[in-house]
Amino acid sequence: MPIEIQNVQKNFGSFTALKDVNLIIPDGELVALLGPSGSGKTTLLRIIAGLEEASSGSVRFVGEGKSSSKIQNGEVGFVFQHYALFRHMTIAENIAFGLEVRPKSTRPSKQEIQEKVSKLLTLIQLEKFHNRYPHELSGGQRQRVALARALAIEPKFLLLDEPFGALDAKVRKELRNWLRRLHDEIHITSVFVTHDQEEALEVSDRIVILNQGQLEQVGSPDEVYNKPKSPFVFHFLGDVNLFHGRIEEGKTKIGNIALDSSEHENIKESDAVAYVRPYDVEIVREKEQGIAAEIQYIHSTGRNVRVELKRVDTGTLIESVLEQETYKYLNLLPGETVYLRIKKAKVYVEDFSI
Ligand SMILES: Nc1ncnc2c1ncn2[C@@H]1O[C@H](COP(=O)(O)OP(=O)(O)OP(=O)(O)O)[C@@H](O)[C@H]1O
Repeated sequence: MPIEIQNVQKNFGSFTALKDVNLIIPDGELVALLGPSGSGKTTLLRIIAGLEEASSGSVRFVGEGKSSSKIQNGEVGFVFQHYALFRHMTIAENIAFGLEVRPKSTRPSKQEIQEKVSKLLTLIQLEKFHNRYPHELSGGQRQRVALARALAIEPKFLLLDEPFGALDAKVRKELRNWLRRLHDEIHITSVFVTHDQEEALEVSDRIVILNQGQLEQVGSPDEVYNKPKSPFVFHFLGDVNLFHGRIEEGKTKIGNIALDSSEHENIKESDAVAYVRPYDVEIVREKEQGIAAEIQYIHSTGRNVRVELKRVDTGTLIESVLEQETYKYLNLLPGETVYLRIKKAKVYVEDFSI
């Protein structure tokens, strides 16, 4: 079932935490709410869940004519960052809990519950641990149990608030791959909050980027990463270098180089900023068609080499990321002057609208 969010606004006293949010969460998709701290992610999730009331606007679960305030208990499964499992219950008992506490009329039989729990244990790959207690599991395993417990009631929606936030980087990575595969299997409409760009890009079908209570961009990971609608999105999704220049009839001139900017061909003249990812800054030794820069530091990070440079003309610091092979071929040394070329850029006119 899709979720339709219309003109949602949320005020806390005189503070506006969400402003005019319009969004459709398509049926069966895994959608990430991504944004910096305080951007309104959790508030939006809580409003979708019906745990918080919007100051104005509506959330509709399309198809059944329901608004979120009327959503039935049991239609939504929650997983939070610290989802305390019941300590005195085994893993299997924890997963069964939501079914066991149902009124007799809707409660499945003992055998049905057992079968369901065993299916979920297989899904979270913890079959062998059904008799363990939560303290006998790792953090990542516990979060998988929390997810199974949320799924046991067969919710129509799954809402996750920083589900892997408390885990270390390696376990986080494993769990997010696992969540992606799980979602491919069960296709339940899911919304998860994260402030981790990589997590959102790797896991979700669609990313909703929030900034100061407003939607900045909504799109597939590929769209938001490769076609960021605003400088904010560009910045937020990864390291970036800024090159100030001027657009003149379809070209952006930066120092002595010119970039093709056909998207701005109707602009006769304007100040502009080119946003360039570090791996799109190429280092060459030939002077022609390059921006002169002095190498400041070189850090090898294993697979890649990160080179920090200082433009000779403006003194601006620039970061370039090279493959080890290119680095070896160029034989770079700190203090040397080299030349920069831009492989790919996104050019914004100076008033920051596109
Ligand atoms: N109950 C509340 N009373 C007053 N202000 C609140 C309340 N809840 C949230 N806010 C404010 O609303 C804004 C959005 O908060 P929210 O928790 O939605 O942000 P977030 O994007 O989830 O941030 P984080 O990543 O830090 O959890 C923040 O500035 C926060 O201080």
